[in-house]
Amino acid sequence: MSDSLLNQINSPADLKKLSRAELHRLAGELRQYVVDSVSKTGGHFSSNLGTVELTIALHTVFDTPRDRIVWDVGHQTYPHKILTGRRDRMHTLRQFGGLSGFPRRDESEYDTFGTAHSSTSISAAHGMAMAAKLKGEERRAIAVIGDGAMTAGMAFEALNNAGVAHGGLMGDLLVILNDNDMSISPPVGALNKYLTRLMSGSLYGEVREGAKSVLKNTPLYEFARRFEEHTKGMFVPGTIFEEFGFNYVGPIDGHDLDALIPTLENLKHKRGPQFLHVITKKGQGYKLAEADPVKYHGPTPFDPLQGIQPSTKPAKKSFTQVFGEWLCDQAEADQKLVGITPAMREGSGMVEFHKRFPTRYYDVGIAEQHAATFAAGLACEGLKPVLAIYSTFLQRAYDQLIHDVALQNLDVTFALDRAGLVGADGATHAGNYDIAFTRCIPNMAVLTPADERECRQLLSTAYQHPGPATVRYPRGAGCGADPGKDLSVLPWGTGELRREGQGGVAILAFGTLLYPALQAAEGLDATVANMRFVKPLDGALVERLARSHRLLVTLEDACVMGGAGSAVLEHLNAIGLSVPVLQLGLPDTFIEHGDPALLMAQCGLDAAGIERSIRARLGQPTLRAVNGA
Ligand SMILES: Cc1ncc(C[n+]2csc(CCOP(=O)(O)OP(=O)(O)O)c2C)c(N)n1
Ligand SMILES: CC(=O)[C@@H](O)[C@H](O)COP(=O)(O)O
Ligand SMILES: [Mg+2]
Repeated sequence: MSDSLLNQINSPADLKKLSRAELHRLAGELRQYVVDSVSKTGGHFSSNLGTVELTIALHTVFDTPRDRIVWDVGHQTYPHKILTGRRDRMHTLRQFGGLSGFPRRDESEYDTFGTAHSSTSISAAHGMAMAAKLKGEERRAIAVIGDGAMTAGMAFEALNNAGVAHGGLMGDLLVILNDNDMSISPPVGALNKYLTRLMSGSLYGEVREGAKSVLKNTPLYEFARRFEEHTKGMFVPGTIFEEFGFNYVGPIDGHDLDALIPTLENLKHKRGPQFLHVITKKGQGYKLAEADPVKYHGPTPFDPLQGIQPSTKPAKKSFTQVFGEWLCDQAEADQKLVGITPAMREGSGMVEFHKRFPTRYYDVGIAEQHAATFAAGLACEGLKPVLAIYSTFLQRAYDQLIHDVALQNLDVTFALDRAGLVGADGATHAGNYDIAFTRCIPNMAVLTPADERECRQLLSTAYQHPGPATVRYPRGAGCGADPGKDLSVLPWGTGELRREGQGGVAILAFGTLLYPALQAAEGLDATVANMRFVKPLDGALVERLARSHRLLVTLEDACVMGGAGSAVLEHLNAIGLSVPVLQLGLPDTFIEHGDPALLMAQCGLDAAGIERSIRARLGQPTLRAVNGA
């Protein structure tokens, strides 16, 4: 399109040449571009529709990348990517070798801080602002944080630190609260209630209307000054953010460039910690997403004219669904069960549980640390908490896992979803470390189901075990094993032999890689054990296999370092058995985003790769080489 404004924007410098009327037009084009590209690639949708105007305003007013914008989570940065020279690569978003779905320092100089786990922006921007002071550089740091991300303790730790002077210095930090009254699901907690009170009432609406008419006749700078005084003085006399030492401005309409630009111009000239509260709508401009921002939070590709349609193909049940059904059945059977999620109701499969057991359901907000210690408190009183949490987000609660749960041997079941590689979200969301970081904790049991049926059985087993236990399972579906409906348990700490081979090799599989292992075993005539437990490890089975095979191969969809294979080696060492062990798992590197099957194959963790590695270890040619392929 020759008259497209968006096509002329190759960096923020181009924005600065546009008139206000052109910026308005650009916002429409940018929004349409987001709809067109994300509906093709899939990705975070509704949050990005909500940040179109804010992104334009920020890059128009501030001198980026010299002024640092730190986006919290970063799932709302597609407009930012499009305006900072990456428009033509949006079709590669979240695909192997393509643009990341989150900000990355190695992707663009405009991505000042790598994110994807929430609530880090204020800390990072505060660090940047203080660094500017210490280095004598004149620039601003801006943290853009959502109302959901604002619920995390880390955000308040940062406010607490940033709102006071250090060594006589205060950073020129601007925190922008992008308040759309939504997390992934509807927001929870007292902070949300407070923010709702801040923005409620007719006065906010009057400001929006008033702003537009005043602006027509007032020089921009003067307008911004008056606007700020107006909002501060009349509507929000003493906000919590002011108590933290910030100069609070707002709330203002985050879709109104005529309010955003002069307000930011004004704030740009202010020193010290500033706080701007903007109100936006998740899904803004795409009616279906406005009506159902949850459904449109992170969709797979869809037809933008039709919206997301129900799938016509019969889908395999995901591990998440297996967990959700088990949770309801177990809760039906045991009144003591309490289900907890740190802001991941949909992703963790707890929608039905919430509906059926509202008083035993807790969404604690983005607060993984609190979730773990809250579970510990419940367990102290004899209740049976089940904390559903993505493996990657449990990293946030490591001290709580040790100090509050395991040290007191409290009966908490951790349902660890998204274990192993997750695909499009990439390295930030990969659950590669949980085996290594949980198995070293005394009292903690670590269970690795191989398929959907075993997932249900091991959830019951962990739940009945009177102590802390994690059950880890991957994103998506497994081999399709019917999970059944019973709540039976498996014998504690025991694996099973799934194939007895004569090839002298025994594969000890932990988790869903059992199935590619069984395939690989065919060509090698290998023995295959489904180990089920990393801890307690089935030492007797390990010993038996070690005594009867010339090579043991451990296999896990988790980091090799410190993982299940290491547990096997430690056991062999402890009993004084020396046998060659090949440890297969994820390498000591961060794995990029991309199709999970492709990534697993690249790591040598598909059936062909497993067979190849074993043959290489045995000094045998691979079939490929034999066939001359
Ligand atoms: C530590 C952590 N926990 C959970 C998540 C998952 N998560 C990603 S976005 C999001 C909601 C964030 O809400 P908000 O900041 O208000 O942004 P919005 O989606 O409304 O634009 C959650 C819970 C995460 N990224 N990081
Ligand atoms: C940004 C974020 O953390 C979530 O939106 C995440 O992308 C969800 O991942 P799943 O699609 O695996 O639930
Ligand atoms: Mg929000």
